Amino acid sequence: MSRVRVYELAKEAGMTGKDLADKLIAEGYDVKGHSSTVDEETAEKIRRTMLQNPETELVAKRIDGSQGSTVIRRRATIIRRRPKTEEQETAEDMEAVDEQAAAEPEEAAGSADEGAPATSAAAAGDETTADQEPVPAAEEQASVPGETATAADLQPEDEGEAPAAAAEPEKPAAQEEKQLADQPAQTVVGEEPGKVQKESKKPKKVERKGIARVVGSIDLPIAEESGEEDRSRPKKAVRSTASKSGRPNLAVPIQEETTADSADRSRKKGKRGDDEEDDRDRRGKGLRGKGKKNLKFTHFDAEYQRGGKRGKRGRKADKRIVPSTIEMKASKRKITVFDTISVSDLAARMKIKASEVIAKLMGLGVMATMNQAVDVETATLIAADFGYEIEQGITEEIGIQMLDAQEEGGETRMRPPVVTVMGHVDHGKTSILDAIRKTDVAEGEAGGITQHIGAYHVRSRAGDVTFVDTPGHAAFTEMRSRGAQITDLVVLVVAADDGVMEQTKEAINHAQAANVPILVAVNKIDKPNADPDRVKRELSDFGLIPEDWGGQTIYCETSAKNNVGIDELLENIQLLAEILELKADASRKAKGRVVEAQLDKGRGAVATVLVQDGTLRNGDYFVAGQYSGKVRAMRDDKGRPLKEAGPSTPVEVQGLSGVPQAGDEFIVVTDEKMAKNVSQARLMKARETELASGSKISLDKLFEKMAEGDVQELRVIIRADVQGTLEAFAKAAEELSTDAIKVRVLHEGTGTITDSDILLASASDAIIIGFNVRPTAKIKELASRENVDLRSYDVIYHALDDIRKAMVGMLDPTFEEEVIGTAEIRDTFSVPKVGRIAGCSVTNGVIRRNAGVRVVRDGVVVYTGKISSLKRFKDDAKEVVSGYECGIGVENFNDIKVGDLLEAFVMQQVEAKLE
Ligand SMILES: Nc1nc2c(ncn2[C@@H]2O[C@H](COP(=O)(O)OP(=O)(O)OP(=O)(O)O)[C@@H](O)[C@H]2O)c(=O)[nH]1
Repeated sequence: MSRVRVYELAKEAGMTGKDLADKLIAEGYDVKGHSSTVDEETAEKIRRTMLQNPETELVAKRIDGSQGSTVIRRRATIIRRRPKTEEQETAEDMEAVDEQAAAEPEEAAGSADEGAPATSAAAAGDETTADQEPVPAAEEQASVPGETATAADLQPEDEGEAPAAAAEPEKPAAQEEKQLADQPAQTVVGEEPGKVQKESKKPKKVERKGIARVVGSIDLPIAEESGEEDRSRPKKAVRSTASKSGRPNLAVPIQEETTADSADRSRKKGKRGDDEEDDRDRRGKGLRGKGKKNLKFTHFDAEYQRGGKRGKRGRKADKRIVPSTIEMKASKRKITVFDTISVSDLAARMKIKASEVIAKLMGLGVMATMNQAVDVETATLIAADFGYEIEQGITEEIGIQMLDAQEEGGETRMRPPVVTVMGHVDHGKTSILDAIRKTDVAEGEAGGITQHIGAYHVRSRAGDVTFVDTPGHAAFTEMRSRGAQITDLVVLVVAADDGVMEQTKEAINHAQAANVPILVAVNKIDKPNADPDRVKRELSDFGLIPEDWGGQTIYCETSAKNNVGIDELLENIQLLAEILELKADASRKAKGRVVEAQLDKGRGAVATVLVQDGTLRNGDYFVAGQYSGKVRAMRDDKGRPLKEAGPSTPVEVQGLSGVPQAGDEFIVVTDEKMAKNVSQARLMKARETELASGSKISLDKLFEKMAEGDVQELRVIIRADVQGTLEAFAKAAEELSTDAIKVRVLHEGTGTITDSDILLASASDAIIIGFNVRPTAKIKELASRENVDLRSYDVIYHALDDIRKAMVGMLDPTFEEEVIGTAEIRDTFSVPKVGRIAGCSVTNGVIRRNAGVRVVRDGVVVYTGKISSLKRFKDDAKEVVSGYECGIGVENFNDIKVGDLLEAFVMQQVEAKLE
């Protein structure tokens, strides 16, 4: 193999030999100076990795603290620009098709009249040439619904074209692309073969290696799809350029959304590998089935099928979203990656040693270990060097979005507005809502007793309105923080006698931040000191200029007390709704948002769902956040059973597998299997995310982290029942400091552990130690969400001992306390000879007769002992579960009080951990 001198390479890139040599030495290449030589392969790598785009950035993100896995990501913007080879490949593979579609007419126009605006829509819509760097807005371009079909939008039907392309290996890309571009004759107007070739050859100046195209071998039996397939293929490898094709590239946003989705999945490679062919076939069928209404797609090993009966756009969406994967690079082997793949897995799939992958990564300037995960883009670059191609796998999330996209395109009709009422305390929000409810023409109908389900529907004379019954901006913002925007407009209630107050301003800020239009209700106009004009003046300062003052904000003067102005308010809500053109398609599968959800004793998990689009029906299978289910029963806000619920209807749904969070997306899916798979994938992802954020400090991980050099300081937040304990512990703990690690008390306080303690610990990577204080269930949940190590001790000595052991890597408790249940004392009784008995309701978990018990008063442990008796009515009970009442006696302790909590615990043996 011939060798290349460093200065020759440097010259190619227009830099000095010395500079390059220095860089190479810094990167660990085996060179000594500018006259050193490297072999061709290394030279090529240097060209690709260091000369083409030296500023390539790498972002490392830890995703699995327990294993120290790291996902190496390339910043999306960089990866798009990064290797010119991608561009060339793009041109070679498929991009030129678009370019041709775009550039041809442009060129034709240009030749006739230099500088004249391109008249072709195709040219105007996609005129990026292969030489241009793809602009970040490429995806936006892609989403522009182009009426003009670009070459990529059209599916070539002519099967004779692909073999023809194969027969001419000497000008493969240009020819092939030309063939593809030839198909949609209406797009490539005035096409001149010579020009096409010239145009598409442009980017081929730089020699490619690694991900070079292999031509000359085409799978003839499937050639009918080759045009489409070929064009869609680079979508996975070169996402931004695929976007330029004018087709929405689903893989882009989805892949990003499902980032942490697949550490586990990528390990299930065997199965996926086997499924790969099937997947391809199925997707291929989806493509072929242009006129068919069924689409099959597979994720994990499940297969979903829907009989689609959508409108025109729906079918177009089918065509558009199904990725096609027929091999054109016959010699390349494919590896499906869902989101990330570990270095060792990647190596195994390519049947090479992990060290080879690691070496390649080093060549890219990435230091990685076997267990680290690389993302699809990085894997693509590495795999290409070994003759493999990475294919973006269809995740559950992609599947559900495909389904959603399929459902789009039906006929939309006006739907009732969804309104949130906001305003300062006591300005009359509740009174206005009550007054509106009274106007409900359906109010008098049989069987309705108002239920609080978080939202309700009013059928007023002016029209239907849905009110989200969670007044206040907190709920509104909480929803929004989960990406839920369910409110179409805000009614801002301002008392005419009080004017703009603190919460009024907050409400305005929240509504404006959410881009939700505001309608002002100036309330309490009946009051003698009412001054509506003052309200208008004050609100004008916030941009809410009344219509009669030349602005655009609708103001209504109301008196909720006297029922004045309520009808006008409702009419104006309808008016604003009309302006907003709120529309939905009742014929599609339902989707909406969870407004609130809880665990009901008798009915299990129930959720109030606001149907935003489509119609929800009894028996529908759905996914709600991380949970799935089947609509077993639905009730409206008046408690009446419903069989179906259309757009803007709030309904209480039974039949969920768990309690979702307010703001979670609710979407009907094809069947039970799909619902369960999506839920399972989301739960898994949530767990991964949890693990990913598990890099926070904990006593268990202290030694490991010290060894890694990650910690030099153990920060502690202490909470104790008495001040004395705090002082004693803080002093003793700080004395534990060694040269390797310093123990520092960050914050201390008496009383129970608060949520601000957790947030402080989370933000400053500290652990929390509590003495004789018990965190509430809510605090524990917050701690686990924030991954804060929260430990409770009775005596200082035990806590110090644990810290000391943790510091030397010997923390391996053989017993760990596990809280099994909590009961709240509702009443107390004195039983002769037995003592005081607590009449309790078990609020959590289970209380067992032989368990230990802690009496907790206002978050502070007042006694720790054993349960002496446990009774259900008069009978002894072995255990009593959550939701039931019981009598509990605490051994040697009679000072129980109503409101105290009894926390039952058992000691669990914990496996000793080998450090
Ligand atoms: N005079 C007069 N009083 C009203 C009017 N509307 C409400 N009020 C009174 O104002 C007080 C507060 O009304 P609410 O409807 O509870 O006010 P709110 O904004 O819902 O209050 P919070 O829920 O506490 O935020 C009550 O005593 C109402 O009777 C009105 O139009 N005129």
